[in-house]
Amino acid sequence: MTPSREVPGCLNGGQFRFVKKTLLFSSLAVAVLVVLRRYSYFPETSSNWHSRYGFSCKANSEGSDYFSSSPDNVNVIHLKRMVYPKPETLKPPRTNVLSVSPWLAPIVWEGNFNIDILNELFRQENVRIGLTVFAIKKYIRFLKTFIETAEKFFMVGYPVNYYIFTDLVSNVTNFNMTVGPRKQLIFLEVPSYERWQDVTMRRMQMIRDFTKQRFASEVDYLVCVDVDMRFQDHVGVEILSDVFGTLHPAFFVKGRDKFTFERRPESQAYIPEDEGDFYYAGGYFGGKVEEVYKLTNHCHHAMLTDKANNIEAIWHDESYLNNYFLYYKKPTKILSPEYLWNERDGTAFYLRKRRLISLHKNADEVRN
Ligand SMILES: CC(=O)N[C@H]1[C@@H](OP(=O)(O)OP(=O)(O)OC[C@H]2O[C@@H](n3ccc(=O)[nH]c3=O)[C@H](O)[C@@H]2O)O[C@H](CO)[C@H](O)[C@@H]1O
Ligand SMILES: [Mn+2]
Repeated sequence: MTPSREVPGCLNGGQFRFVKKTLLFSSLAVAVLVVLRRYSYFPETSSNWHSRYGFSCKANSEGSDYFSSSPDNVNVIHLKRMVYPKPETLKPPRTNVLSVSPWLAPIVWEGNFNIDILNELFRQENVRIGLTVFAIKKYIRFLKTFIETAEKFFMVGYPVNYYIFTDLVSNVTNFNMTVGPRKQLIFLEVPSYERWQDVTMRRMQMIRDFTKQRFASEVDYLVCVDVDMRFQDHVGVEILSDVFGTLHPAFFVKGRDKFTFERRPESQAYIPEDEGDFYYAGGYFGGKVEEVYKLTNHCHHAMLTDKANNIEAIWHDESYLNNYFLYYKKPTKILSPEYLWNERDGTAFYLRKRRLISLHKNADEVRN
């Protein structure tokens, strides 16, 4: 028997075979992964998300399929030289407000972002934004102010499609509203409902349907808001993220016991007393088109299920939205009440800006 020779730094026969097998196995595993990826067996990372929802259109960012492009084709972003104050690790710019959620979603407050950096990042991506708003029946009266103030403050300098859902297009086109360059007013005629609760809830279905029909090929992000509003300060790309929600101005300092979540377990919107992160407003959410599709589709189905069971959540679409943000998809960005404040609420020490104001209205009159 020949004693095995151990040469320092070299492999013996057994070790060599082991290394050979390991290398062979790893190469095979990598090859299998590449093939699976190529043919989108990982739906959540596939850029061709539309096909999963039964419709097809072009994904919005070119060259995003990193794995099928050679490194030379990858869209490389090159930011211009910018001079700005260094972020101070031990000196947060805002100390009297929560700036990040427990799942690490930023909460957007004036002072905790640098709009120049964000503009540089988003301009490189050539983002196109859709703003959806419903002006049905008497709510048409709010539209002119809404659009005029949006023109001054909403996504200034970016291409924006205003998607105006209305039951009578001829009633709103004679408003004679004009918009600036790269802005477009697009009127979408949709059915009206007798009950105001149905009008507000059906927005989920209509946004979902139009996302499929046209938004997906026209814009990258959607921002979905109420019409009884007035912009009065900057609202820009700092709000954009995969999916965002907004802290309801009436609840953000309150405890869970005060949140007006749906409390009946029979409803699809049910949230028990000891759960809930924030109370989000029904009138201000958005995100990438793909995420808004998922959100509106989910909420619409939840409403239909409840309807079939003869139950309607206490705050309609807002209750279903809160359930979605708690259990299905936590927002990746959260807008502070700067982004949704009530006309009659004055101001507060932590509010450096009041960007979008919910107008006071005679609800009984305007809804009937
Ligand atoms: C600021 C905010 O978070 N508002 C939410 C809140 O009440 P609001 O009292 O703000 O609801 P609302 O009366 O403004 O109705 C919601 C929206 O539906 C549209 N509309 C409604 C009725 C109608 O006849 N015509 C019409 O166009 C319109 O765009 C309106 O802004 O709770 C509602 C559900 O109860 C919705 O979740 C709202 O988004
Ligand atoms: Mn409203």
